[in-house]
Amino acid sequence: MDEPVLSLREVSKTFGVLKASDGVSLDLRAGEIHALIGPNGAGKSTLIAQIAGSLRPDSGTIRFAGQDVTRLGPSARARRGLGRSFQISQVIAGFTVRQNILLAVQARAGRAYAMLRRAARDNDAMQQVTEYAQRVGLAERLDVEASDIAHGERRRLEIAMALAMRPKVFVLDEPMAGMGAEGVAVMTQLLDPLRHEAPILLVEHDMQAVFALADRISVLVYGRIIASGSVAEIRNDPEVRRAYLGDEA
Ligand SMILES: Nc1ncnc2c1ncn2[C@@H]1O[C@H](COP(=O)(O)OP(=O)(O)OP(=O)(O)O)[C@@H](O)[C@H]1O
Repeated sequence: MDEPVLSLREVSKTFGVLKASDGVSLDLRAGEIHALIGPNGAGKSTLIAQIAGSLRPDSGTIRFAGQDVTRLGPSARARRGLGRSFQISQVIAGFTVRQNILLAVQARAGRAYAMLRRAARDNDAMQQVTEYAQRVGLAERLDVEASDIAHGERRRLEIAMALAMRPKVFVLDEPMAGMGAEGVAVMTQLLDPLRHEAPILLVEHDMQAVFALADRISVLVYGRIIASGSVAEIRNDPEVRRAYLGDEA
C-alpha cells in the first residue's frame, strides 16, 4: 500500500506531569476522512498543534508527503501543503467574502497581501473566487463583510478559503461547532466530496456528522488512542462506549 500522506508515530507531549499526547500513532491515507474523537481535554488540540508545527513533540515522528517534518515549524509545513486549514482567525472580519477568498487564492500563489488591489483586477483570480464561493453556497454573499454573515456562512467561508489554499491535507478542527442540525447537514454535504481533493483529518464532537463522514475513526482518551477502526467497529467497541460514546453509539 502507498505510504500514508500524513503519519504520526509514537508522538508524545508532556505538560508538567500531564501526558497530553501519550505515544500517539495515526495515519491519514489518500482519499479518506479520518475522524479523531474523544472527550474534552483528551488532547485533540495538542495533537493538531503538533501536526501544524506550532508545538514540538517531546518524542516521536511526524511524516508528511514522504518526508520527516517533525523538526519543521508551521510556515515550512504550510509551504509543503500541510496547512492548518481551518482556523476561525483566518477570516478577516472587516473584509468582504470576496476579499477573504481572494486572500487565500493569493496566499497560495505566494503573492503578498499588498497585491490585493491589483489582484482584484486579475480576472483569473476573480474567476477562482467566484467558483470557490459557488461551491460553498456563498455566491450571493460575495460583497458582504465577513462580520455581517451568519455563523454557518462563516464556517463555509473558511471551507472556501481552505479549498483555495489547495492543501495536500485538510486538518479540520470542529467544523460543526456552534451549528444547529440544519447547518450540520449542509456542512456534512460540503465536506463529503472534499476527501477526493485531499484527505481530511476531522476533529469533531458531533457524532452524527462523524458517523456520516468518516472512513475511519480514532478515539483519543487521556492522550492515548484507545481504538481505531471503521464506524461500525468504533460504535460497537465496548471500551469506546464506556469511555466516550455512551448512548450516542
Ligand atoms: N500549553 C499547555 N500547558 C499545560 N497544559 C496544557 C497545555 N495545552 C493543553 N494542556 C492540557 O493538556 C490536556 C489536553 O488538552 P487539549 O486542549 O489538547 O484537549 P482537547 O481534546 O483538544 O479538548 P477539547 O475537546 O476540550 O478542545 C488538557 O488537560 C489541557 O489542560
